Amino acid sequence: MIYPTAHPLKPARTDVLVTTSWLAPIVWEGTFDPDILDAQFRNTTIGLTVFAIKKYVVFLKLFLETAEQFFMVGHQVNYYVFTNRPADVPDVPLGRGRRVVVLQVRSYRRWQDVSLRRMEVISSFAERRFLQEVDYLVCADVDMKFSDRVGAEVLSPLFGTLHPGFYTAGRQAFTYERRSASQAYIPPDEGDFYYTGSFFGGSVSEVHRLTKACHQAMMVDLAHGIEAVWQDESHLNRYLLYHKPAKVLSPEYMWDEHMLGRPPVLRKMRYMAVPKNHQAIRNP
Ligand SMILES: CC(=O)N[C@H]1[C@@H](OP(=O)(O)OP(=O)(O)OC[C@H]2O[C@@H](n3ccc(=O)[nH]c3=O)[C@H](O)[C@@H]2O)O[C@H](CO)[C@H](O)[C@@H]1O
Ligand SMILES: [Mn+2]
Repeated sequence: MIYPTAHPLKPARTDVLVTTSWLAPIVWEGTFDPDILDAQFRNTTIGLTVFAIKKYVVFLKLFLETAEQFFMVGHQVNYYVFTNRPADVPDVPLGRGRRVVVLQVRSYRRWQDVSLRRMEVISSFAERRFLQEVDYLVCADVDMKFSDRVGAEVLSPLFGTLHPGFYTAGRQAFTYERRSASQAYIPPDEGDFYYTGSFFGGSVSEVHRLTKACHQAMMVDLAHGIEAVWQDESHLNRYLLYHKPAKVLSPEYMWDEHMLGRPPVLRKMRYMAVPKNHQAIRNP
């Protein structure tokens, strides 16, 4: 393979932080060579979990079509679509080595419960089948589209993604759970980043540990009559504070153009929010 050599005195990017204080890479365009990474992760199978409960089935078509164009192209991919409406899962033409697995699950009345119960479902399916079927899991929101490469550069034992609304903010502005009665509590003087609940992943065993721990913490909260301010996202943030991720994805991997425009620091927009009417889509 032929590629330009890196120079120790020439940083790939000087306008953004490219490593965390625990020396995990922060993945930005310009900091990696896609060809080297694709070769390194050859023969890897990736599971992409996505929930489409109730009206959210309408997002599946664009999600899957754009994933076919941009998500782990050249690798083996299993899409795990969790839904209570299997008949509404669209037929999307798939490339070689890629398949859709439809898994029927129950729905919940409140959107908060739909969102937070994802942790329980992922942890239980991780044990039951993902461990046997894939090497890595990527857990994603469905109200999104892929619009540029999301590839092997994200793969690591455990990764989280910087929430696009908070990557310029300081710790005190992060919307962590601040009530000490909750298992998601983060004290005011702690915290690295604010991670989005919409995109995280890692090896199957690490994602299993994460989702199981978050689900158990949410059940303790439930027994105490408390729900974390941002549900599963709050618990994910607490987990990643005390289990530092091996890679951190830049907001290129979770962007909202309608809310945040196109700042120059963002050379690529890879995975983007599809605008939605919250009231209309979340309620029956
Ligand atoms: C900008 C903002 O406020 N973002 C928060 C909001 O994200 P979002 O507004 O992105 O949440 P969302 O409505 O996308 O729900 C999360 C995911 O749950 C699934 N789903 C949800 C409802 C439903 O009826 N059917 C269904 O399938 C679906 O995969 C969806 O993508 O809420 C999340 C869950 O707490 C996080 O806290 C986010 O930070
Ligand atoms: Mn979403």
